[in-house]
Amino acid sequence: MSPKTLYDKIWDAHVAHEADDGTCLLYIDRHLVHEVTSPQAFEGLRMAGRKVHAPDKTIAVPDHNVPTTLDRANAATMTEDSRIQVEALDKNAADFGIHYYPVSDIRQGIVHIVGPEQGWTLPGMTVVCGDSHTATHGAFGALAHGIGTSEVEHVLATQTLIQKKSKNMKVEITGKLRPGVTAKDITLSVIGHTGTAGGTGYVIEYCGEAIRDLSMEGRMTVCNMAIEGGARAGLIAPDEKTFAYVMGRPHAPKGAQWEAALAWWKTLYSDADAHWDKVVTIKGEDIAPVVTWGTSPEDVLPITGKVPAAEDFKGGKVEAAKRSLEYMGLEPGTPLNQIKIDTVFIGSCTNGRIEDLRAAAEILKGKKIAVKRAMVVPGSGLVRAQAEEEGLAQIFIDAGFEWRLAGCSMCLAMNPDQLQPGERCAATSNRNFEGRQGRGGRTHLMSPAMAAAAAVTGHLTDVRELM
Ligand SMILES: CC(C)[C@H](C(=O)O)[C@@H](O)C(=O)O
Ligand code: SF4
Repeated sequence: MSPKTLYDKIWDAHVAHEADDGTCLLYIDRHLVHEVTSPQAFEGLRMAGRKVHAPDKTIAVPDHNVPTTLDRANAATMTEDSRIQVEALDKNAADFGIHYYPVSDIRQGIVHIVGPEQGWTLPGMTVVCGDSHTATHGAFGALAHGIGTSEVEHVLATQTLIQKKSKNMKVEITGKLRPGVTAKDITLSVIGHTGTAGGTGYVIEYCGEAIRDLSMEGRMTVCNMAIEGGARAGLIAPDEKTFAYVMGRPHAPKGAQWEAALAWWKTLYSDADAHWDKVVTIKGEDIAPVVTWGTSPEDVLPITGKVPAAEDFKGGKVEAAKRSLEYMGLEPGTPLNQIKIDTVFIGSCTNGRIEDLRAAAEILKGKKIAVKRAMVVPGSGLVRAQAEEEGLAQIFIDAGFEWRLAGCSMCLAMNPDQLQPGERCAATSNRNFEGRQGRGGRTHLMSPAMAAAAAVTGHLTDVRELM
């Protein structure tokens, strides 16, 4: 048998039909659904008089539009558009009999945090969602990617997806990370290195000692941003850490089924002599705590750096950098750690898990914020409950942070949590596009520890100075 990558193995195990031109029909194991990209898909089913093909494999949760304030049970806190979308999901979940975590359920949260938490996401699966950050689930050694609304309808109706195979790309992070360097610094640094188009046409497998050393939370952070590097999906081979995380979760297999699943999961790795179409290798020790300065996730620099000048770039990037600097209100040559911050946002499907809150609380312990506003938005109700139990919530509150309910929140301006024009934010999310967090808002992406450091100093800060 010819050697295969992990991606090849999962792909081959899910192809139901292959056409002459290589177009395949893939079987889908898990379909995650949120309120933004599903209303038309359900409407399509309704009009055609069809059912959801596999309601037991379809899991829905509202996350993008939901307010995160404690009074959110009061529908008046939602805009009309948001309310319509969330109510539509309530109704669609009930009408079509799919698994559902409504706003009132403690398990509600960001779809990419809820899936793994509830044991829906398992190694070797195909996982799709009408959402680009579905790549997050690749941390389990699942083939997971975003799909469009018409594809959401196709998967609801048939539990299959029409796909062409991507190429194989390996991103290896060798050796150990230095103190203060986290999964977020890895994933941002990779995009800084390859650019936002570096992964176009590929599925990335992240590997190497630094990746193995990461917790499951950290691995999810890395895979989450595969899409920002242009890749179709990102994944990491499952290992003992993966199996330990999955074991005992509500929807993980049990007993004999667990044993059978485990036997298969242990075959899910890239063969030593598998073929890679592209390989990127980065030394773990070369990665620093980083921040973004511009309006693309590839605009990444170590915190010890300076704001670049447009002339530092080549080709089309010169104009893009000029525009970015203008939008961001930054002067070339300014040391990054002198950039003043108005707001700090800790949360999102990139960094809204318990380990992220622990890392931020570690820096904040006994300190006060020096920014206008700061909020922590746990990725799920269960993350929130655990953080309260561990005393993290109190650390955030004592420091001056708002302690919110779960949702996408200020990651994107689809709910009341938004930046004002010109407001500058240290954010743990994954996109820094113009207007992403609110019209005219300015976003600097970084790790939770770095965001906490910015919160206590009032400017972008090298977290290593506070450690
Ligand atoms: C709203 C949704 C379709 C979108 C996505 O696909 O990623 C959002 O989650 C985002 O992060 O921009
Ligand atoms: S937290 Fe942000 S990136 Fe993640 S799904 Fe929500 S809006 Fe998209």
